[in-house]
Amino acid sequence: MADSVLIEGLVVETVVGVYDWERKVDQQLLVDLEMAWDNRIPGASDDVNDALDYSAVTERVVSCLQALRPQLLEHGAERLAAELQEVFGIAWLRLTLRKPGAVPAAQAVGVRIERGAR
Ligand SMILES: Nc1nc2c(c(=O)[nH]1)N=C([C@H](O)[C@@H](O)CO)CN2
Repeated sequence: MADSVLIEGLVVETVVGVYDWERKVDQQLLVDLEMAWDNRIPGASDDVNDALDYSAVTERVVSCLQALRPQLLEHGAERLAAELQEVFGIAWLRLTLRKPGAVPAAQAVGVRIERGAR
């Protein structure tokens, strides 16, 4: 089953970073998510209750990262992936966290993880 639900380019404002100055300001993170889901069921029923509701997932992503205030992107990604898998019953996901502006010469830097099995 290769179906997915996607969230791309989600902007989250939170405290993130390892340096002292970074603990005192909000910065932007960009979140991309691909989440395995059997879309045949909502595809047949036309019922959002059968779907992985990307609006609900988006709210959880924002609240998780704003509560976590991670130092490392790796920590933010790991904890966010675990929370989404547990809360929404997502068997597999690929999560990319980007921090635009962290390295001025780069458009963005970031991490990507995959967790679970399809
Ligand atoms: N692999 C990582 N390297 C670095 C991170 C990170 O989260 N993961 N973070 C920083 C600083 O917070 C940096 O973004 C400040 O500009 C440095 N390296």
